[in-house]
Amino acid sequence: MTKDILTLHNLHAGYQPDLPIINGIDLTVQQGEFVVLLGPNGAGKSTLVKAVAGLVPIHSGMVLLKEENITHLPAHLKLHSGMTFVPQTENIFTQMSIRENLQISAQILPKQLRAERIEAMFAMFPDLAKRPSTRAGALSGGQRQMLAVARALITDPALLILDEPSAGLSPLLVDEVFARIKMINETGVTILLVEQNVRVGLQVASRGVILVEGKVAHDAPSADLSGDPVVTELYLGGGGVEETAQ
Ligand SMILES: Nc1ncnc2c1ncn2[C@@H]1O[C@H](COP(=O)(O)OP(=O)(O)OP(=O)(O)O)[C@@H](O)[C@H]1O
Repeated sequence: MTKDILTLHNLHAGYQPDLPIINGIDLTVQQGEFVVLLGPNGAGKSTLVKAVAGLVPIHSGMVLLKEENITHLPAHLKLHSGMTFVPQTENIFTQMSIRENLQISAQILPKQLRAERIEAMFAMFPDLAKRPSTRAGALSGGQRQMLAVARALITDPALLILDEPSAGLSPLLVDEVFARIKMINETGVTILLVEQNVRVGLQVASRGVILVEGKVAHDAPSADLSGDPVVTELYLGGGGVEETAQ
């Protein structure tokens, strides 16, 4: 049986009350799904996930996490309710070691669970486990993103929201980061990912939601979107995913 993890009802949000960016979004993400939010620059992808995470004011509508109304819960309390958000930038403490970064995230857990969860993250991210004392600022772009994701997963969230973890990475690192995110999804974590690159996004996620001007323009399985001539023409430069993938 499917279970709704995240439900958005007619969500309106934006940085200022008189300047709406999100214009009435209805969306449901089910347990175990991997959903990618796509759309042109300025469509409101980042604003939407920030509003869900409690970082952008919600003007009206509702956000439910596992049927609990968390619409106006402050960001730090949303963390406690089972949702974690990895922002695009400034998502690690660069002056601190890998282990210290994880220790800080583990602070919200009961004391007796902290060491166990840190070890679980090292087991999930062997690259980080190899050098726990390395300063986070010395890591490569891809490893930094993995550390940010590990910090978010330490609380064992039901929903992981990622705002463009591929930003600024080379294509090779993008593939590595997404392969790892896919593995995380396969362990049962529900994922909502913002991605600029439609091709890459539809390859990694099982469902795509395309935003245009703060509204849902398309919501369908990734395979359907990549095979849809209208979508490929508008967002993929006329080529389907399979035809043009490198
Ligand atoms: N901090 C902010 N204050 C006010 N307006 C903002 C802020 N950040 C973004 N915006 C505006 O919100 C709109 C949506 O931006 P948003 O970053 O959500 O789009 P996006 O779909 O994520 O685009 P991109 O793919 O370029 O990141 C844009 O018009 C942008 O200028």
